[in-house]
Amino acid sequence: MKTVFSPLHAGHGGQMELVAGAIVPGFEKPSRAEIVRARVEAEGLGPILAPETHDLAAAARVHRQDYLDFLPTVWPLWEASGKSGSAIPFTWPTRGLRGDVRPKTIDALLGFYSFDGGASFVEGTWEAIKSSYDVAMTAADIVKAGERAAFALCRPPGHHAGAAFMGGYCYINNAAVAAQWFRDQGAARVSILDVDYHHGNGTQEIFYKRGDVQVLNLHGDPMTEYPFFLGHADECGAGEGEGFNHNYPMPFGTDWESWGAALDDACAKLQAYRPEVVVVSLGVDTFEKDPISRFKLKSADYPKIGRRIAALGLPTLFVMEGGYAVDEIGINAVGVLTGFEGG
Ligand SMILES: NCCCNCCCCCS
Ligand SMILES: [Zn+2]
Repeated sequence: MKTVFSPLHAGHGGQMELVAGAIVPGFEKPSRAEIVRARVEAEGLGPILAPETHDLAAAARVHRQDYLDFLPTVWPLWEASGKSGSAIPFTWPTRGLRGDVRPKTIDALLGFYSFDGGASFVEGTWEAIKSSYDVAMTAADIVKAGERAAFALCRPPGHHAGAAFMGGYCYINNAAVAAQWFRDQGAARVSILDVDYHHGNGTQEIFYKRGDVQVLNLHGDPMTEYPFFLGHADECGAGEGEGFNHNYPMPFGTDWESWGAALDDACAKLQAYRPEVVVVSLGVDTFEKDPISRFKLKSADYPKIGRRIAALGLPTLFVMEGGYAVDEIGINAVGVLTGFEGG
C-alpha cells in the first residue's frame, strides 16, 4: 500500500488549545505524523510518496468559498492586529446571535468560522493545512488510478471541519474532499466510514442532505463526549440524505466486543449501499491509553479493523484523523493498514 506524506505538516507545531478552562499545548502535535511515518517504514507497508500540489477547487466542492478564502489570511490578520502566540477564538455566534453577517476583526472572524477553541493557528498552520489536503488528494488519485488502497497520512486532521467551520484540530475536511472528488470523477456512490473516537460532525454536516455519499460514524456518545452537539443515533440524514447517515454512539469504557459489533453492523450497511469506493476516516484515539479519549481498544484490535474493511472488497482510501497516544499511534494506525493487507 502506498502512503502519501508531507513534512510541511510540521509548520503546525507549538500551537495552544483551549480545553477545560485552560490554554494548554495542543494534543495534535507534529510528532504524531512523524511516528506514524516511521512505523510505515519500519513495517515495510510500501513506498512513501510526497504529495502533488493542487489548487483548492476540490476543497471548494465541500467547503464554502469564503471559509476557504479566510484560512490563509488568519495568521497575517492575527499578526497585523498586534497579537502573537496562537490565534484562538473566544466568541462564537451561538443561538440568538447572527451567523449570517461576516464581522471584520480577526477575533470575530475566528469565532465566526469555528465551533470550538481547538482549531488554533500559528505561523505555519495554513501551509500545513494545504499540505494535508494535497496529501489526501494525491492518495485519492492513487486509488482512482486502480490501486486497491492508499494511505493519506494527513496532518492536521479534518473530520470535525464542516462546510464553513473549523474545530477539533480540523480545518479542511480531507476525507469529505476526497469523497466528493471520487464522486466528481464518476463514482456513483461513495461511503465514508469514520472510526475515530470522536464523532465526525463536520463530515456528517457536509453530506447530511445527500444520498450519494453514505456516512457511517462509530464514536463516543455525544451526551458525554466531544463534540457533544452532534452524533446521536437518531440523526439519519435529511431530504435526499434520509437513511444514508448512520451514527453508532457508544459509552465510556467501550471495548472491542461491542465496538467490533458496531463495526460489523456498519460494514453490513455499507455493503448494502454498494459504494464504488470507501473513504475511511482513520482515527486511532479509540485506544485504551489515549489521553483525551475513553474507549478501551487494544493494539491487537487494530489489525482486526483492517481485516474487516478489507472483507468489503472495495477500493479504499485511508485518511488519517485523530489519535493522541503518541507512543502507540504508529503501531495502532499502521496495524489497521497491515491488517487490511492481510497481516
Ligand atoms: N477534553 C477533550 C477536549 C477535546 N478537544 C478536541 C478534541 C478533538 C479530537 C479530534 S479527533
Ligand atoms: Zn478523535
